[in-house]
Amino acid sequence: MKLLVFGQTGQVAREIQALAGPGLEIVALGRDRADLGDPAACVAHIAQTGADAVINAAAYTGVDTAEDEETLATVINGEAPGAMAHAAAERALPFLHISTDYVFDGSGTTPHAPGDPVAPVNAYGRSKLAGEIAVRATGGHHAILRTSWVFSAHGSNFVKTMLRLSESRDALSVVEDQIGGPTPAADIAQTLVTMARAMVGGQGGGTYHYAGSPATSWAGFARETFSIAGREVTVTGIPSKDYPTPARRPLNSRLDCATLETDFGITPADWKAGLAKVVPCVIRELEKTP
Ligand SMILES: NC(=O)C1=CN([C@@H]2O[C@H](COP(=O)(O)OP(=O)(O)OC[C@H]3O[C@@H](n4cnc5c(N)ncnc54)[C@H](OP(=O)(O)O)[C@@H]3O)[C@@H](O)[C@H]2O)C=CC1
Ligand SMILES: Cc1cn([C@H]2C[C@H](O)[C@@H](COP(=O)(O)OP(=O)(O)O[C@H]3O[C@@H](C)C(=O)[C@@H](O)[C@H]3O)O2)c(=O)[nH]c1=O
Ligand SMILES: [Mg+2]
Repeated sequence: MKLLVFGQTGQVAREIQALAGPGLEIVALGRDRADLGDPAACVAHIAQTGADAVINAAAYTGVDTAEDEETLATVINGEAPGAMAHAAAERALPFLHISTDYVFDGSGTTPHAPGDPVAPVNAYGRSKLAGEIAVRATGGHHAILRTSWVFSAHGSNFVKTMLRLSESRDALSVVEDQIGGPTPAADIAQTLVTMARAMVGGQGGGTYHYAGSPATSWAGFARETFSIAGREVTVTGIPSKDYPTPARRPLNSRLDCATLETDFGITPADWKAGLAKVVPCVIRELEKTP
């Protein structure tokens, strides 16, 4: 199988490229070749590709900066995926797109199913919802995979932020009332490739959820990070109102992943196992960058 991937440097894009090998060819396009701010440029790549399926792993992911750049975020996260999905549909290529828990308003305490009502509470969430709607509207063979709280050895993520802060602090206040599933980028990459294979074979399609298990809070995620790192950092759990940010975040980010198992046989993995692999890599990377 040959996959055309938008995104090269991002957490998930890097992990998809790491899966390349016998039976799996990956062509990953970075911003230099395909700028999602220019949807027509992305379409041109799909029109010419010899790939069997297309994955969009690029996005505007700055949750707080999106509050001031919603127009740009909406082009990148909304228009560009829509244009890609349209081009893929015209060539009858399966199109796989990644979305987020932040399309939900975060009410309730039970996991959100894929069909539950969406109502984003911030600009990033609205821009990602625009992408979902545009991809679905093409009517092509597509999958939208919503995930949450992504971490990996590379790129910026919460694990790296916590480990960097712990270099100069032995106590941190971290929100404890936002609950979700931390998800290793490597597991998302594997999931997407499995889905792509099935879709190339004519199976599956629609909106799915995939998040690490079990659900925790950001404070719980931070504590597990420091425990694995062997660092004694006191994490004090605080309510969201005590950690003001430009963008509001949903409180309930739990995702119900059952239909992914039904359609593709994929079950959510324990994020702590993924974290144990990632933490030493992040520590090494931080040691290299003063
Ligand atoms: N990070 C998270 O916690 C979560 C992410 N998601 C979704 O998962 C997907 C992958 O996210 P993740 O791997 O974490 O992303 P990252 O933030 O790690 O990387 C974003 C990627 O998008 C690229 N990109 C941004 N703007 C453009 C542009 N205008 N043109 C081309 N490329 C661009 C970046 O390239 P460059 O290096 O050049 O900037 C980078 O490769 C996204 O759809 C995201 O919305 C969903 C839930 C949680
Ligand atoms: C650094 C820090 C953050 N926080 C809080 C702020 C916030 O509520 C929470 C997480 O902060 P972050 O900025 O890392 O997370 P954020 O950028 O909101 O992460 C989101 O990214 C997008 C792309 C997604 O799609 C989501 O699934 C989610 O992963 O932790 C603290 O409470 N204390 C701290 O010291
Ligand atoms: Mg962030």
